[in-house]
Amino acid sequence: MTELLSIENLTYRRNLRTILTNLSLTLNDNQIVGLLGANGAGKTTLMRLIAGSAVNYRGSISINGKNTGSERKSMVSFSAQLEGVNENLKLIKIADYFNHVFPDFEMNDFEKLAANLSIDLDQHFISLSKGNRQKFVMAITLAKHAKLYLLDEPFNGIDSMSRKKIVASIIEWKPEDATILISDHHVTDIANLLDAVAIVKDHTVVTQKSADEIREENGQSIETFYESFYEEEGTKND
Ligand SMILES: Nc1ncnc2c1ncn2[C@@H]1O[C@H](COP(=O)(O)OP(=O)(O)OP(=O)(O)O)[C@@H](O)[C@H]1O
Repeated sequence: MTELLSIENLTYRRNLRTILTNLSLTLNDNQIVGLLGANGAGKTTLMRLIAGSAVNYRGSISINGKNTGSERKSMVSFSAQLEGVNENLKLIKIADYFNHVFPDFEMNDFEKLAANLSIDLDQHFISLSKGNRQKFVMAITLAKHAKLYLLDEPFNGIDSMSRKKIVASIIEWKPEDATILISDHHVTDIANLLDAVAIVKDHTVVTQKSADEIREENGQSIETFYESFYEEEGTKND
């Protein structure tokens, strides 16, 4: 296995608040990793920093040894990249825009993903339900060829059939060697998918373990392992 992402001593403050502190995380290639933590733990912020869309941090973040924001951006496909899109456009127009702007966006792949997820591309973005919005975001994100995919809560607010379809798309479309980081607070949705987990708590990554280590060393399921980090506080992960 080759190291893909390396984060060392990352600290990020915003509006006089420490959001992440002294955070270290290493991801190898060809893995699906769960980034788990309660609401407000800092998962989205960490993804924004990795993707190069949040700046002014201390510490180092590198992907394949490259550490500038623009170098990292070119190797990442982040599910938040649709933020700020003109919501009045039809889905096909948004996909066309991605196809023109990103050389590594594959229109053929997008069309197949959209068909698999039963997305009607003649709809306007603004008219989509929450679940259909998530499916469209997933099709756009997976159609961009990247070393590292950052999927921020892809199962938030969607029904179990749609969830199954999205999981199947992730498995089918993950390029060999690419790594997928999926944030969630409901680990049950994704436990079977995961090769490893990183748990975010108290503004940092408190542990990072492979699924095999959790099963063999801790004798636990991923769900039980994750919950053990939060249960002493009685935190309820919704
Ligand atoms: N611009 C900002 N200024 C100040 N605090 C911020 C800012 N953006 C985020 N935060 C705070 O940083 C913390 C981490 O937020 P973040 O959205 O990264 O968490 P999360 O783990 O993704 O949460 P959720 O699971 O609820 O989406 C939260 O306490 C949030 O209020």
